[in-house]
Amino acid sequence: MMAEIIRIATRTSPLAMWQAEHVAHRLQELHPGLQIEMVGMVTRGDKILDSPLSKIGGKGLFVKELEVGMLEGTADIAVHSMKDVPMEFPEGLHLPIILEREDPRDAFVSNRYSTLDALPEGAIVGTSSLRRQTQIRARYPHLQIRDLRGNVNTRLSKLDNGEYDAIILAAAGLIRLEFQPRITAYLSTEQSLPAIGQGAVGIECRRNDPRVENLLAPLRHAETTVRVRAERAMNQRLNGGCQVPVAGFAELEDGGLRLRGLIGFPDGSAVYTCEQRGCVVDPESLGIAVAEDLLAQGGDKVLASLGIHA
Ligand SMILES: NCc1[nH]cc(CCC(=O)O)c1CC(=O)O
Repeated sequence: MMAEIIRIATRTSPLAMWQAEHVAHRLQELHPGLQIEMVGMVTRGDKILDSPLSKIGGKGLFVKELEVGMLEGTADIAVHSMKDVPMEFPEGLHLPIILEREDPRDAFVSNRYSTLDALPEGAIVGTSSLRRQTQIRARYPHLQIRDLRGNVNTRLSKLDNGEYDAIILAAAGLIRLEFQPRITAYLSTEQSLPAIGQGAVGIECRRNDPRVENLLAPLRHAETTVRVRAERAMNQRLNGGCQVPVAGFAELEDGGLRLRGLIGFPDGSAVYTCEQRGCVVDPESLGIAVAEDLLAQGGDKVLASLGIHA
């Protein structure tokens, strides 16, 4: 009998490779006889490095090529950072598995200053995310935001070259790549509400492929799944993608679910926040309720200013 095989499509950035290899190791532990193959792919998001993410546009910048691979049968599954996964999947694909979340917070990295609060007037902070930019501008109007692209390693080199006084990245990516010692300070979720899905990894595969889904099933983390579902429902109602300054973070609390959401103008002139509690059996309703509240407060004007219809 031929050994069973599973092929994992992955981007070739160090973080994507780490995540794909993490899934490979977990699968190998669960299924010792399984043969696992990595299929490296380059996405449009990896190629376009010279313009801000928020200006490139197009949903699923980092996932499209992997999806084509699965549909054409050159790969069976794709491992994604949930933060980068669009709401809609192509016909024939879905994302049934979300793994346990890593630290969801943003991290402050600087070679000269200890925290965001310690940065002097005019200091340059690097980030490529409208979400981080919006929250920093609102709270620290004396700082300058400058765009920062590239994979985690590139971003750290740009800081070390002296192009920035500090940079903000997801703690999860730094921790996974063993750069935890470079984290100068963790931003609290009050200081910087994380991105939808930040710190969580998901696995996309073909629908109607029970062989593969059975292999993956033990990797599913129930708590992370319910939290990310609430966050993504909120984001979907807000038409959020990486072009929209939206943050959302759900936690389990006393057996229920608490979701905090945020939307604001990228210049920091107004930021709207909302916190609500709901039931773990229906995370989508909670997400939609928070989104509706944010829209009513003024989030609709944020979207309109970006040319997006709520
Ligand atoms: N947009 C790129 C991206 N996608 C996922 C992560 C970090 C890992 C995660 O959130 O799971 C990063 C880098 C960053 O924001 O610093």
